[in-house]
Amino acid sequence: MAPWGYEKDNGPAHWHKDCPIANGKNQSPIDLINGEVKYDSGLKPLTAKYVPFSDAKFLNNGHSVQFQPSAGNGSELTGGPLAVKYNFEQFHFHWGNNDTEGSEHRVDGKMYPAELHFVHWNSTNPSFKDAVGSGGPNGLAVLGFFLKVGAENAALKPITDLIPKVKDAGTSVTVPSNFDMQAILPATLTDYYTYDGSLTTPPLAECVKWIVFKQPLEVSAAQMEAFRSVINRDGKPMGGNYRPPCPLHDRAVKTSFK
Ligand SMILES: Cc1ccn(O)c(=O)c1
Ligand SMILES: [Zn+2]
Repeated sequence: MAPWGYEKDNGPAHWHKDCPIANGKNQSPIDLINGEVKYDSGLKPLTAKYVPFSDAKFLNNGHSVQFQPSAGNGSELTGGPLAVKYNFEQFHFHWGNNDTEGSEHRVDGKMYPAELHFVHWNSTNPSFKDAVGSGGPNGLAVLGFFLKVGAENAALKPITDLIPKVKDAGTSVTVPSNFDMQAILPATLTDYYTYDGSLTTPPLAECVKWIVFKQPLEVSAAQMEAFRSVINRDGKPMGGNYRPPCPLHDRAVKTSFK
């Protein structure tokens, strides 16, 4: 099969051929149905501590645009549903070609125009790659933030300003070392959905503790438009780089809020 993508001939409906787990029982994303989630008072607050990176790239990998440090620097995620410390690996985005579509997770069937994923790996593993292959739902912890169009997002501006420089697949730029990743996050990481799931792109490994925040982040219309000029590895606009929701099967979605 041609490398996987989001086009008619290589999109999500084809992925099962190379990745049979695509039809597994713990796949992501899902539709977060408020009538079916369960409040869990045992869920602790989440703590993300992000240290500015001296050497990080912003790149177009053909299916997303991604902030990728060259090495770890002690940036980590703890708390919430997590039993151990998780190391920050990268963040990236999924978006649509218009404001009615773009997010991977949905809330009562509603899609947001985009979704931002902060990817972390279980620090009891030697590397990200080992964590993906570690088996079970505790290999990775991914924070999902919905994006909606509204006020300009000053914290994301240094990143969205770089988008035109990574328009084509395979391009990358160095991110200024004073970029403050912590500023992207809300002051307190409360009110989230959490469930056991998978990567939303091949290899679709079922190794992810998903933590999806109820409160969307805002970006301006201009910032949203910047994403829509990015080209994917098939030479088409990258917008639409989201996987449709997968069946929940017998999983429970817990919430940190009532
Ligand atoms: C590791 C990984 C790979 C793909 N996506 O979309 C994710 O959110 C996380
Ligand atoms: Zn993602």
